[in-house]
Amino acid sequence: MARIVVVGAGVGGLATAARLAATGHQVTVLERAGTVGGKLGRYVRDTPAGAFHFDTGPSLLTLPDVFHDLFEATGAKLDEYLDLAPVDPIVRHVFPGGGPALDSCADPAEFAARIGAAFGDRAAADWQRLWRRAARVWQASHRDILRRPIDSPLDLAALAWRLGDLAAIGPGRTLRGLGRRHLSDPRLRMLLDRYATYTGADPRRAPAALVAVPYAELTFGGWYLRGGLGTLADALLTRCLDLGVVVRTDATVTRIDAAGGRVHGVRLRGVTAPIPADVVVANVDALTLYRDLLPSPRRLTGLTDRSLAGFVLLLGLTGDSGLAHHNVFFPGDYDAEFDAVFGHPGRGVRARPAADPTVFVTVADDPVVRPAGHEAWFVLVNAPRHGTATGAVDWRRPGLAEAYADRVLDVLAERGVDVRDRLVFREVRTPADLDDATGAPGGSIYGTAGGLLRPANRGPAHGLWLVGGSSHPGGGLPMVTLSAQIVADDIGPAW
Ligand SMILES: Cc1cc2nc3c(=O)[nH]c(=O)nc-3n(C[C@H](O)[C@H](O)[C@H](O)COP(=O)(O)OP(=O)(O)OC[C@H]3O[C@@H](n4cnc5c(N)ncnc54)[C@H](O)[C@@H]3O)c2cc1C
Repeated sequence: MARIVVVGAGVGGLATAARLAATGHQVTVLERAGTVGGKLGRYVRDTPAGAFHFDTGPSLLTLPDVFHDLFEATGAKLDEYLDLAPVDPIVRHVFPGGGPALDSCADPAEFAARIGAAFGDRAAADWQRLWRRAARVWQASHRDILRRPIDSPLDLAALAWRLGDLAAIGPGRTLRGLGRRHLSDPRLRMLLDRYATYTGADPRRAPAALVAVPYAELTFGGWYLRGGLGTLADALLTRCLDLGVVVRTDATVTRIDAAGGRVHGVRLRGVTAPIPADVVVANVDALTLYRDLLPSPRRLTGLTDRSLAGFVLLLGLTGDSGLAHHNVFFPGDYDAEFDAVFGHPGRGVRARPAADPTVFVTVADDPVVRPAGHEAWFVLVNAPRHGTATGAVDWRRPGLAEAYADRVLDVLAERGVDVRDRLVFREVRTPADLDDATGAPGGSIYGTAGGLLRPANRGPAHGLWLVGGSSHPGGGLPMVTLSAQIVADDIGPAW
């Protein structure tokens, strides 16, 4: 039995803690915030009409088996803790120019039929061809990448002989390139491009292998947790506590002691005595770990290509808008949005909030989250990260957040959904707010942007691991939960 400290109570940290405690380790979780869940945040607003409950982060859960596996590995059943509900359509896509919307679903034949009905037979046939390729990429990545540690380019290279399926899509090709090659309809290209943002990347730079992301979503479905996705954080906390994990909130780790190349423990802000540990699992962003928490900061170069961030509006509305659960309103010029959000630091072109962004709106049809006769909207727009660098925006500049919130509501109105006269209240969350709340540097949602090779789970000292969205295999709830599985398996019961 080892003494294990997990730094951070995001989904990755809690899932690792529960798995390790279930194998007999003595586990302590240290979380800087006052609550657990990290980016899986929540916000409640009381009004005279009643309370509105919002998820401030994730709104779509995919790969439910990953979560069933997690609960089972800790000796429990997910259904005893969470109320999973399928979402259909998974996403309603509304394209520029006023043509038909396209509803995605978890039945590939039905989705192809919907594409055919909306955009014609050729578009449907294109999609089905792409789909066959996507299936091979998904199988290869699921088998060889998502469930095992990948520590270096050499590990990826060693897999190359098994990754014929990945090679089949063309090494070095981007997601954009894949769409150009296979999809003749510009609307389907947009739909495919958007999946790059699930890893915080620009589709013009993201690897084509990310076609596995829509494959997983549109094969295994999109899911909601009744009561809000935040109930996952409650469930993981309960599971941890039941297994004897000690969870301390308002506990900021300022340093990981790793003299002599092995971990000895951690230091807490405001506490002189170190907390001893045989193993430390860092659920903080990899950049934070390497820059701030280790005695000799290093390996920053690969960590500075940051993912995009999000600008969030939480809206309390009267009435019923008739929207689907998840809705995407695409802009006329998708590339202009990515140009704005990432800027071109190499050419000195600053990032800026996109004037005409894609707008993602979630409206859960769940009486628990809003008063009768009202709606609780979560609105998400891709945004530059917070900071003063060329590729960032100073989101604390007076007036900027409110002005951009106005702009986003105007954009929605221009796209046919005007809610400005139905507002009970609006709450704005910028990338700077996410940085404050979760310690994600600049509010980047996914750590580094995009690539297949992310910071390794094994850290630079004996007994140190990284878990969560900024490390292997990547961001998003199922990926960080797989990250926890990789780390817990790697540590093993016998440490
Ligand atoms: C707006 C938004 C929308 C999203 N939408 C989706 C979606 O629809 N579907 C989906 O699957 N995913 C979505 N995601 C991504 C998903 O939320 C994340 O990938 C996931 O929650 C990250 O989990 P994590 O384990 O990496 O930890 P994090 O959530 O990053 O948590 C890390 C924890 O470490 C703590 N910490 C940091 N520094 C310290 C320190 N020094 N000491 C102690 N504790 C520390 C933080 O406070 C935090 O609680 C979204 C995220 C955001 C922000």
